[in-house]
Amino acid sequence: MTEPTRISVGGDYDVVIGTGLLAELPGLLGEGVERVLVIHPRALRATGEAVRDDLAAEGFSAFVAEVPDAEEAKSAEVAAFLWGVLGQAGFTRSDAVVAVGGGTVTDLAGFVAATWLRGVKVVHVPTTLLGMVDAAVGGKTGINTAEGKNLVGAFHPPAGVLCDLATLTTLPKHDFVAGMAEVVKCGFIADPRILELVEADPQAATHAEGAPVRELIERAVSVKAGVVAQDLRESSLREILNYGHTFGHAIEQVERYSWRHGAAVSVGMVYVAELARLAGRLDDAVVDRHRAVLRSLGLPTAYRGDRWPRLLEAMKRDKKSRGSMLRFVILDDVGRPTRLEGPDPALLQAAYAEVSEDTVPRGISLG
Ligand SMILES: NC(=O)c1ccc[n+]([C@@H]2O[C@H](COP(=O)([O-])OP(=O)(O)OC[C@H]3O[C@@H](n4cnc5c(N)ncnc54)[C@H](O)[C@@H]3O)[C@@H](O)[C@H]2O)c1
Ligand SMILES: O=C(O)C(=O)C[C@@H](O)[C@H](O)[C@H](O)COP(=O)(O)O
Ligand SMILES: [Zn+2]
Repeated sequence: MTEPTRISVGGDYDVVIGTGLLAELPGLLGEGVERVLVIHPRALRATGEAVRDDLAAEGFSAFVAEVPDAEEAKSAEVAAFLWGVLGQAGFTRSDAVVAVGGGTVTDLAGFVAATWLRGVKVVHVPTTLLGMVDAAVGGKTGINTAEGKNLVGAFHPPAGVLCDLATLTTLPKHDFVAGMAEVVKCGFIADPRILELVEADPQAATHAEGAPVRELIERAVSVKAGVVAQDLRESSLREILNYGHTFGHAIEQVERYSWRHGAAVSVGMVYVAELARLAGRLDDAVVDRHRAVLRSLGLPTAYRGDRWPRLLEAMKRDKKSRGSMLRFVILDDVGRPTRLEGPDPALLQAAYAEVSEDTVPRGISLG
């Protein structure tokens, strides 16, 4: 077994990457915690209950709560159910929440921890690639509403993040690959070595045992940790982590969350690369590189061509918008993110034409 890697997030907490890390959980919860609620998705019932049992054996008063799989978990109803569980069990400000699952569970559990008694401790144990490299790190928490994605939330950093790579072996391949979209995002906005590693052997980057996977995870976490340590509340720099998300979130909403987040962000990155090209800001070669890298991993790079009015409506609710002005994170080059503010509506639609296809969506299916 190799030594775990520890990546500090601004000196506030560590993201630990390795195997067999659960023994670290009690230490992260710290002194004074009496009650712990372990929140897990339906698909990880055995894992969630095992974590609960381990904590009980360590002397904690440990509870477990199961939530729906995937995006269905990120609702006000599920959050209210969890507030009820915490209330019934008498959770106080010195108690804690542990999230065991993908990004949907860490977003939901983080939000519940942020809002219970105005904030209790949360530790994340991400079990998807996307959760490890992105959702569990940085303290953005949230749920969806009928009007859109992540519209309600809070910034609430965790006390620690344990990325046990062994959990990835049971993750369906399409979910693993969806997580790679966020890794590639980090490559385009900040760390070109990520792109080179994928380009050298794309197949090896599509499964948990692949040779470059651990380095890819560590590099992506380092990019995210470096950004959020400087700008937790997204006053400016943090927006770069939203590369590809304006269009990606719109696809997710229009498709009623039947697309995985990473698949939608993949198309969203191609959309915004085309937008930057049409605005005269990005070279053809970098746009082509987006398509080549994402396709080599099996990620979608196009979307159906008959959804423009609904996509545009959804994009207007993006958190980067200011008043009626849409704002996009774009690239001037690889590793040089900047903003495009209030682009001409004709340009927005022209970029849509560049990612449109006639047939049905090619998102990674839910399986
Ligand atoms: N807060 C942030 O900074 C941030 C960053 C990126 C994404 N996100 C959010 O994360 C969510 C996407 O996360 P995701 O891609 O992890 O999806 P997910 O949480 O829906 O997990 C994907 C599926 O895999 C299952 N699963 C999880 N771990 C498993 C394992 N080890 N073995 C087998 N099955 C497993 C889940 O139950 C689910 O059905 C989106 O809601 C997105 O908005 C948040
Ligand atoms: O951490 C961030 O900041 C990000 O933007 C990371 C994104 O990958 C993530 O999907 C995030 O949840 C998007 O946030 P939102 O503010 O656009 O809802
Ligand atoms: Zn994302």
